[in-house]
Amino acid sequence: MTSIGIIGFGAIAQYVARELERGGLRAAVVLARPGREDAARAAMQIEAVTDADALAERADLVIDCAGHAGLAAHGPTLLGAGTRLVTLSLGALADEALVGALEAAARRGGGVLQLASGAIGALDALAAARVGGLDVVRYTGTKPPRGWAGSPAEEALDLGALTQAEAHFTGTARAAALAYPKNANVAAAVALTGRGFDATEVRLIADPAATQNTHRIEAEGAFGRLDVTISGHALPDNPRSSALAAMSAVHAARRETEWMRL
Ligand SMILES: NC(=O)C1=CN([C@@H]2O[C@H](COP(=O)(O)OP(=O)(O)OC[C@H]3O[C@@H](n4cnc5c(N)ncnc54)[C@H](O)[C@@H]3O)[C@@H](O)[C@H]2O)C=CC1
Ligand SMILES: O=C([O-])CC(=O)C(=O)O
Repeated sequence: MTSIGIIGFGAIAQYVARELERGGLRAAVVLARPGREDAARAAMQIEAVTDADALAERADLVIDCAGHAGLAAHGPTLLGAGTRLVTLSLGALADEALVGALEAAARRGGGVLQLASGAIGALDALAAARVGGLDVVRYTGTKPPRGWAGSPAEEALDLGALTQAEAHFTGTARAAALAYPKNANVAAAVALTGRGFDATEVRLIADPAATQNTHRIEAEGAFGRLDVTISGHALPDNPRSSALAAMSAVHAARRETEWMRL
């Protein structure tokens, strides 16, 4: 039986723990930052540890729900210990030094980094289209103003006073991923699947009329044209994060335990 660990105990982590249990799997241990063990234990109702070595001893499948800082801090140790690590922190992979450290650890220890699809879909089609060659890949992320709280959008716009949709970022997926660690993981997923971090065009928009988080991928290439939009409900506990992102982490973890995989 697979032993499952979770990094973080925020909105996504708590959803993941609940849904795993509903599906007959159970997370056994949560990794929290030092000093946060009691809060983690109370939130998740499971054993809490504060370092990746202790997590690797107790879990062979770990789901990272702690954002870029969590993957950077614990990913190399876990992969070096042979752990299968599912992550939602795809934007962290815009940092080439971190990618190098993760790859070296995985090759040394036999761990595998599984990228969850997160709040977007259609990545299978984009990956296939890459084979024939992609000329343009564009990602547009739109959220209500409260979905951009705590991000650089607060410096670019007066989020509380918006009367119409406004872009607060236009640039490459690499710049978006590095500047918006809590909000541009989808941009990173699109980049990693399609034309890479530096050739993927990104626009991030705050829309006071929006009630959902909308993610749109437009791509053109030898295959033809793709235009996919997902309008996702936010998680009740965090307006920045879409429910589909949490669902994708559960799906990725369940997939790891199944004999037939889609
Ligand atoms: N791939 C995707 O489509 C998406 C990815 N995300 C990523 O997931 C992350 C988590 O989202 P939420 O649960 O909604 O956020 P949240 O703010 O509710 O929870 C974050 C949790 O991570 C913990 N944490 C932070 N640094 C840590 C570290 N070094 N070690 C251990 N724990 C640490 C915090 O204490 C907290 O429990 C986001 O920051 C974002 O990077 C979020 C939405 C979509
Ligand atoms: O959950 C979402 O809607 C997307 C998100 O925050 C991200 O891309 O990091």
